[in-house]
Amino acid sequence: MGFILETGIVEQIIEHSGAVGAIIGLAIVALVTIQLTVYFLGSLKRSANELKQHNLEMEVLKTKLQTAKIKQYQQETATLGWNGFRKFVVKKKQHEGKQKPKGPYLTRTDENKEFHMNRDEMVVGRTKDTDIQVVHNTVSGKHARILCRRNELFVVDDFSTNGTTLNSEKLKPEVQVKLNHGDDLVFGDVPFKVSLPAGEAKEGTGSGICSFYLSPHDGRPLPSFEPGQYLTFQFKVPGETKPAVRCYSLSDSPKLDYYRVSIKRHFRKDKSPGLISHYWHDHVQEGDIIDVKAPGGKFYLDMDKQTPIVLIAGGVGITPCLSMLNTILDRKSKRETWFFYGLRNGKEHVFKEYLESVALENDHVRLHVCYSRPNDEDVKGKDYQHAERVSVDLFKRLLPSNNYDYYMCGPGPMMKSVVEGLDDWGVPEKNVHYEAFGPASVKKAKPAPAPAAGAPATKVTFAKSDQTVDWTGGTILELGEAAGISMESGCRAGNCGACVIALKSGEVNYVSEPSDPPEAGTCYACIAEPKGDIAVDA
Ligand SMILES: NC(=O)C1=CN([C@@H]2O[C@H](COP(=O)(O)OP(=O)(O)OC[C@H]3O[C@@H](n4cnc5c(N)ncnc54)[C@H](OP(=O)(O)O)[C@@H]3O)[C@@H](O)[C@H]2O)C=CC1
Repeated sequence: MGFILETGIVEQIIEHSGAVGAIIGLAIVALVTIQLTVYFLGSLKRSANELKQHNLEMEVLKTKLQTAKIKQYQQETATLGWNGFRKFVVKKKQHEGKQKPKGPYLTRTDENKEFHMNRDEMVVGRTKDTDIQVVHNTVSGKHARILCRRNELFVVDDFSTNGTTLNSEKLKPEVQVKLNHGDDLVFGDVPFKVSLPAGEAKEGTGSGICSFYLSPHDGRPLPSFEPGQYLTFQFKVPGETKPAVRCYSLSDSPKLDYYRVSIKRHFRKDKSPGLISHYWHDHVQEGDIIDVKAPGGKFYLDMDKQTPIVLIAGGVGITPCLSMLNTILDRKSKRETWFFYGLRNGKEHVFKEYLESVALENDHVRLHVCYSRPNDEDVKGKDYQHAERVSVDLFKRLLPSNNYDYYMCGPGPMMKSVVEGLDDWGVPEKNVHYEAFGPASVKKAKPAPAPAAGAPATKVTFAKSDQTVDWTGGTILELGEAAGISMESGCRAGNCGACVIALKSGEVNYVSEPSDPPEAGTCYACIAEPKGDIAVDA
C-alpha cells in the first residue's frame, strides 16, 4: 500500500516539474522514507528496551515481595510459638533419579492413586493401620490382602462385609487368587486396576531417593529457614513402643507453601533395612499427616556474604547443598559457586537434569560431577566429568585458588578426608563448614580415660526416673535407653539439640565434638559420657 502511494507521488512530480524537479522530489521522498524508517526502528528498539527494563523491575519486585514474605514468616513463627511438633500434610511424594519404581502396583481408578507393592503382603482396608487404605463405607476395616511373590500378585478376601470382585466375579473368602496385568479388582464399591509391568524391577533398583513436599496442616504461615538447615520428625511406627525422632536436611530453598526433604533408603551394616527411611518410602503417602519440628541447625550458608563458595556433596548429602544452591538462584545472587557432587554412578545420580540446566543457564555456577564407580553405560563428559572421588587434589586441579568458603555434606569418611585435606592446603578452619548426622565424626575429641582397675564403677543418676545406673561405656543416651528411660533424641550426633538435658551434678566428656557447645548446666546426652559420677534430669 505504502509502495503504490510512493510510486504515485513520483509520477506526479515527473509530470509537473520535469527531470530536475523529479530528482529533487525523489530525494525528498527518500529522505522522508529514511527518517520514517529510523523513527520506526528507534521506537521498536525503545519498546524492546522498555520491555526489558519492565521485566527487570518485575523480577526485582518479585524478589522484594519474596523477601518481605519471608520476613513476615519469621515474625509469624515467633507469634505462632512453634515449639515442639506441628502437624504437616504430605502434599507430594516424588521418586528422584532415572529409574522410577515400576514393580507391581494397584491403581485406585476413581482417584487415580497408585499403591506400589513394597512388601510381600499388603493389607487393604478402611482403617489407618492398613497398607492400602481405602476410606469408603463399603470397605471393611481389614477387607483383603494382596500377596506379592516374585513379581506375581495374589488377592485374598478376608471375610469382608461387601466382598471383593475380580473381573466382575465375586471372590470366595480366604481363597488366594492370582492377579493378571489389567485385571479389574473391586473392594466393596471401590475400583482398582492391576498393573504388572513386564520385566521391570521393584523399587530399590533406582536411586532409592524420594522427595516429600510438606505443607502445614493448620494452613497457617510457613516459617522460612536458612539454606542448609534441617527438620526434625517424629514417627509412631506400628509395632514400636517409642516414637522415633529423625532429622533430615531441607533439600530446596525457602518456599511460600512447602518444605521439601529428600530421603534415601538406608541399609544398616548387616544390610537390614533402616526402620525410619523405609517407613518413609513404603508407608508415608500423599495426604498423610506427620509431626515436624521447626527448622534448625547451625550448618547453613550465610546469605549476607558474597564470598565465592565451594559446595561439596556426597551421595544423599546433596540435600543441604541443593538448598544452598537453590537459595542463591532464587535470590538472583551472582556469587561464584562451585558445586562438586560425588556419587557412585548414573544409577544414583539424582537431580541430574536439574543441576545440568542450572549450570548451563548460570555462568557463576560450575558443576563438577564425580563418579567413583562408573558403569559401562555412563558416559564421561556427558553424564559426569571425573571418574574419581571428590578430593582436595581435584580442587587443586580446578579451583583458581584455595580462597573460598567450603560447605560440605556426605559420608563421614569423605568429609573427614576433605576437611583434613583443606587444612593441609592452608584453608582457615573458619572457612570450612560441614555437618554429619549419625555416628560419622569428622573431628574426634579425645576419648574418656579408662577407670583405674578396682576403682568403683561410675554412676549415672537419672533423677526424674529415680534410677541410678552403673556406667559400662557408651553415651548417656544409650545408657538411659538401655535402662528403659524415656529420653528425647534426634540426629544422635550432637547437632540437632533434641537430646539436650540438664546436668544436675558432675561433668561429661564428649565422644565427638558438638557442633555448638550446649548451654551451661546442660549436656547433649547423645554424645556425652560421664566424667565421674553424674546426675541428669531425665
Ligand atoms: N545434614 C546431614 O548431616 C546429612 C547427612 N547425610 C549423610 O550423607 C551421607 C551420604 O550417604 P550415601 O548417600 O549413602 O553416600 P554413598 O555411600 O553413596 O557415597 C557417596 C559417594 O561418596 C564417596 N566417598 C566415600 N568415602 C569417601 C571419601 N573418603 N572421600 C571421597 N569420597 C568418598 C563414595 O565413593 P565410594 O564409591 O568409593 O565409596 C560415593 O561416590 C550419609 O552418611 C548421610 O547420613 C545426608 C544428608 C544430610
